[in-house]
Amino acid sequence: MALYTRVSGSVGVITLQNPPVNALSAAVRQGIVDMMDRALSEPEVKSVVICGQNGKFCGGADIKEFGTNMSGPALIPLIDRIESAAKPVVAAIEGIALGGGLELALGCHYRIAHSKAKLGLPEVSLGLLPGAGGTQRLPRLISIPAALELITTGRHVTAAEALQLGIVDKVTDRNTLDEAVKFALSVAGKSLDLHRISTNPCPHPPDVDAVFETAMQRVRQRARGALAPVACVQAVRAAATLPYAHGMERERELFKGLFTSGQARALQYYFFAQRAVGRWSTPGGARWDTSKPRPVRRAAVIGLGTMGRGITVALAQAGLSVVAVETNEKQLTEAKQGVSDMLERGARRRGVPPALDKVIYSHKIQAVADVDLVIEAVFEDMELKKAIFQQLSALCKPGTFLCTNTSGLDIDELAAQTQNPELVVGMHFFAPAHVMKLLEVVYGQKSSPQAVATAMQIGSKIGKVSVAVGNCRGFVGNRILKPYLEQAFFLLEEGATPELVDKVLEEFGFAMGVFRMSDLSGLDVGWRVRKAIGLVAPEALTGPYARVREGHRYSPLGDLLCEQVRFGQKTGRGWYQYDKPGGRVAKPDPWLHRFLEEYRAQHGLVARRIDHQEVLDRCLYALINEGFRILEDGIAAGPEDIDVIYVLGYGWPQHRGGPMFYAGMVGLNKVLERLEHYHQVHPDVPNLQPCSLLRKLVASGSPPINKWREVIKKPHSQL
Ligand SMILES: CCCCCCCCCCCCC[C@H](O)CC(=O)SCCNC(=O)CCNC(=O)[C@H](O)C(C)(C)COP(=O)(O)OP(=O)(O)OC[C@H]1O[C@@H](n2cnc3c(N)ncnc32)[C@H](O)[C@@H]1OP(=O)(O)O
Ligand SMILES: NC(=O)c1ccc[n+]([C@@H]2O[C@H](COP(=O)([O-])OP(=O)(O)OC[C@H]3O[C@@H](n4cnc5c(N)ncnc54)[C@H](O)[C@@H]3O)[C@@H](O)[C@H]2O)c1
Repeated sequence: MALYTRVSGSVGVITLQNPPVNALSAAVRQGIVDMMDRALSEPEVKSVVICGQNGKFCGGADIKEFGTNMSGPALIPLIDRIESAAKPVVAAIEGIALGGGLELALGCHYRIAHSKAKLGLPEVSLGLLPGAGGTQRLPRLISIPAALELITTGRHVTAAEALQLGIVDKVTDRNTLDEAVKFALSVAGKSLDLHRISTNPCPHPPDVDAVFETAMQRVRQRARGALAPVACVQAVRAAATLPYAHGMERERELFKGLFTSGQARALQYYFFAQRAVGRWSTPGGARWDTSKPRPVRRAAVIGLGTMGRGITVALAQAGLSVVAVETNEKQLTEAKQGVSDMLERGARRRGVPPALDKVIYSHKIQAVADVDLVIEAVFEDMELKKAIFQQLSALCKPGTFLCTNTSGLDIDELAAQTQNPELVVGMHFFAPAHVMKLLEVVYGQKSSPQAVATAMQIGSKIGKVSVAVGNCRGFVGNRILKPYLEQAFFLLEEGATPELVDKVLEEFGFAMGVFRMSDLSGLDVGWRVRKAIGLVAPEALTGPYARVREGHRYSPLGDLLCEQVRFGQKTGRGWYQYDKPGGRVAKPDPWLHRFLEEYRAQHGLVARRIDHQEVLDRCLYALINEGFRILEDGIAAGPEDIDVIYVLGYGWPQHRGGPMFYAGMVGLNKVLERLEHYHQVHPDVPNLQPCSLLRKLVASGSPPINKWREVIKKPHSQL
């Protein structure tokens, strides 16, 4: 819908109306067409202003329409009609002008933006390119290199930067509509020749070929296998080399290719999934819209190792006062320096003063007496954590929320150490905690709605995407990781190398293969957990039971490497070798290859040739199968939760939507059939046995992912 009013006698004002972001739905497009006709046909009207309702210009095409039979007027001729109008048209940009919204503004002859507005062409993050002339008009307006950068990254720019780049003509702090009307009055009757962007030539840098080559290399490196960034470069190249009309044809052709690709579907699914996880609920009745968080001004972090430091930085940067406690003096000294360095670097990047004074350090846990919320981040040791929770419960003022950053220990067991288990929740950060966007908020059986809501709110405050998950070993992310890692180990036993497995997973689009990732995060982390749960009995490392635990196949390969103090990057050796402890560049290690050969010989295993498809199938389908179990157990409320966790926390390629979406794309019956096949070949691997929810979904005709919840319909269950 669009509203038409006449202002100051001669300015026709068209207001886009489609809350919450005035997306260009069929009704809005129809409204613009009708209101433009009206403004152009009224002789009293000398100029036109287009603005958006509720302080937002326009969030672009209506993404919800993409999966439907799109009707209504097409956007491209609509924008062309505005540009070719004989009366000046001014875009009054408040809030946002994104995607099709900015393309609409680029069709106007002038653009005035409020100083707080954000502008951008973010289509690339939806697996698309700006398909309503954006790839052809923006380079003509702001130069090829600047347009390439904005279009291939999808970055939003501030009004100030937009002015500097030449995207807008004026920035105002006042009422944008009033300023735009004033401006429209001032330009009425003036020539529009220079203001029809499509009619201007595209300015060429002297080294235009090199510019495109570099841009292409950059996008290929950044987004392995993603189609949209590549198509964005190709479309801008068309602007540089073809007349406008032909450039538009090329833009359309490339857009069509992307629009019908699985990647665009995956990325659009992921866009809505990220928002869906914000509408969380728990079996205990906590809900995003009814559970009220309590304000947190002072927080404490216990344990200033890798995680505690990052968490301290994240909290302080968001303006919270932090009491940072570390009992080891040497660690405390190092942590003070480390946290200050991170705060300073972050502040330099963001152009703000560092929040150094927000952090108070102590080597005594008693310092937490006055805080509103504590996040414990000491070693992954249940007995140690239990002792700390007992202390916290006695020391903290009444009502203090007690949170743990455990990677997977039982939240209820920790809560049971306290006088008020309803105040206990898990806040599982990902390393580095001040950078990674994901936070798993783990509710226990007794966590109160307020405790969950408060942890979720802190997550948002520090810029995380928070996902509420149930309590089980490993929660969602690490629980799914286990069968994936296990298959990777089994593949090594059967003849693969870390290089082969990583290559296949990286070609699939993972930021890092499983072995490079475990070298980065440290092999000792999982080893400690396996030791704690009794999987790493030293006597079990040799003899016939070395590869069996609880009657099932087990690979001690990771344990054997740890016995050799090969913890990964931190020790300079792991699945790969590094030039020094802390080195980053993974190189194949002949020692490791010999070790694998000897290991196979020792256990009577005959290496076979393993093809790429088997690596992919076994790693991914084992992971996906566990995802279905998690859904069945009610640990995750829906497939979106698992997908968001996997993309944000574990490097799953965004353009494949997440593991559960991927399963739907591959076909649930195919996933089931492959799991059945591999389970038949490896009957001693329970993780390959298809889970009953997967069977149920296939039996229900493999419904689309947004209907899975109807099939699950099982109330959340706990451990
Ligand atoms: C054979 C095939 C031929 C193909 C022919 C097809 C022809 C089609 C021609 C099209 C031409 C191309 C046009 C254009 O180039 C394409 C686009 O414009 S794509 C869209 C680009 N825009 C965006 O990517 C913006 C996305 N939105 C955001 O980034 C944010 O939402 C925001 C606008 C910055 C606001 O952020 P917040 O304030 O944090 O709020 P939320 O994010 O929670 O959003 C609130 C609410 O709004 C929903 N929403 C947001 N944007 C859109 C949108 N563009 N369309 C629909 N809905 C949108 C969002 O989902 C939230 O709702 P909820 O999900 O919570 O219900
Ligand atoms: N490292 C990761 O990638 C990662 C990711 C997510 C979660 N976690 C979890 O976060 C927690 C911490 O992991 P980490 O990698 O930061 O460990 P770490 O070994 O780097 O740091 C732990 C710190 O806790 C300190 N500590 C021990 N006992 C203490 C006490 N009583 N009081 C105060 N400080 C004490 C230690 O001195 C050490 O500095 C663990 O539960 C781990 O499972 C780790």
